[in-house]
Parts: sequence; C-alpha cells; structure tokens
Amino acid sequence: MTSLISPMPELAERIEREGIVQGNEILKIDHFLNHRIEPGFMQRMAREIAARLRQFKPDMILTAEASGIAPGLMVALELDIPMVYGKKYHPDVEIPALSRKIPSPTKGGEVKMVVSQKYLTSGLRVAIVDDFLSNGRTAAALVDITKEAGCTPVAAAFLVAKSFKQGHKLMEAAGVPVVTLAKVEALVDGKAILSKA
Ligand SMILES: O=P(O)(O)OC[C@H]1O[C@H](OP(=O)(O)OP(=O)(O)O)[C@H](O)[C@@H]1O
Repeated sequence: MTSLISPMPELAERIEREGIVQGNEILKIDHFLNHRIEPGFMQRMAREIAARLRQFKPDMILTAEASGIAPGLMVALELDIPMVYGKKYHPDVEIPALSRKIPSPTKGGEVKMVVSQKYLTSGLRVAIVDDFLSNGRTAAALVDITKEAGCTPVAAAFLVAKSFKQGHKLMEAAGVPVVTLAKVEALVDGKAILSKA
C-alpha cells in the first residue's frame, strides 16, 4: 500500500531532471508546479493526493492563495468536496475574520491570511493542501485557523515537501499527519536530493 509520503515517480523524476537549484534553499519547478501548470500532470498528482487523503474522510479542502489553488481545487474535485482558500491581504488591513500573519517565502515580507468564518463552520473535517511545504508557516497558520473555527485539521498534503526545513516538525507538533508526493532532503551542488522511501 502507498504510504502517506511515498514518492510519486513521475514527480520525483521531473524534479531531479528539470528542477533548477539555487544555493541550498531554492528549488525552482514553477514551469509545471505553480506558474505554468500542466493540467493533466496536475490532475495525476491530485489523484494521488486524493487517494492518500480519502482515509481521513475530509469534508473540505483548505489551501492558501495563490499557488495552492490549482492543486487544492483538483484534489477537491477528485474527492468531490468544496475547497476554500485563505486570501492574502496587507498585514495592516483589519478584517473581522479568522486570520494569521505569515511570511511570504517567495515574495518576501508578511501578509495577513484570512478565511471567512462562514466557510469554516464548526465541526468540519478539514484537509489542508498546498504546493510546497517549506518552513511550514503557511500550513501552521491554516491549521491554527481551522482549530480556531472549531474544525479538525485531519491531514496536510503537499505536492513537494522540503524535509530539511522546519515544516515537518511544525506539523508533527500540531499533531497533523503529512502527505507528500516528493520529499526533498537537501539541495546540494545544483541538485535536488530526494527521499527514495
Ligand atoms: O512552508 P512555508 O515556508 O510557509 O512555504 C510554503 C508556502 O510558500 C509559497 O507561498 P508564497 O506566499 O511564497 O507564494 P504564493 O502566494 O505564490 O502561494 C507556497 O505556495 C506555500 O504556500
């Protein structure tokens, strides 16, 4: 049986073959993950995520704009459940809703991520989906928002997870199982080193 973190061969091979590694921190695969998107490939990844999430019986997918929307929507379609995304505002905007301030890894600075209370009705089982797990601040904010709304974060799924960053630990501390299709253990000498198991 496929584990929650078994690599998806097609994704792992493309990361190894096509990923552009900058220093020890940055892996660029935006030509198929989150800038240019290949619908068929995104659908295959979403099917794999959905197959792993089904056992958690989620009622809703929660993601974050912008790059989480494509995978989040396609996973929600596979599971035939709604998707809600956290909207990002300038940190000073005052909004009467569930919100957390988070850093934006790709854009720099901070944003306020907001989810309307009316879409997170108490008691829902929520699966978080995003393109990348890095330091985990985005996913941790989504977990916090979910709990504050009286819902249960049942799992957090990522197409790609950088296991050398803090995100895994944050999810573990929050007691939320992690699902991923590619675990990047390190970025060394221009290459992405992927976990094989
Ligand atoms: O685990 P973390 O350290 O939080 O990093 C992961 C987040 O970083 C990116 O979002 P970002 O805000 O950079 O870009 P986006 O607005 O294009 O989604 C990505 O889409 C994840 O949401």
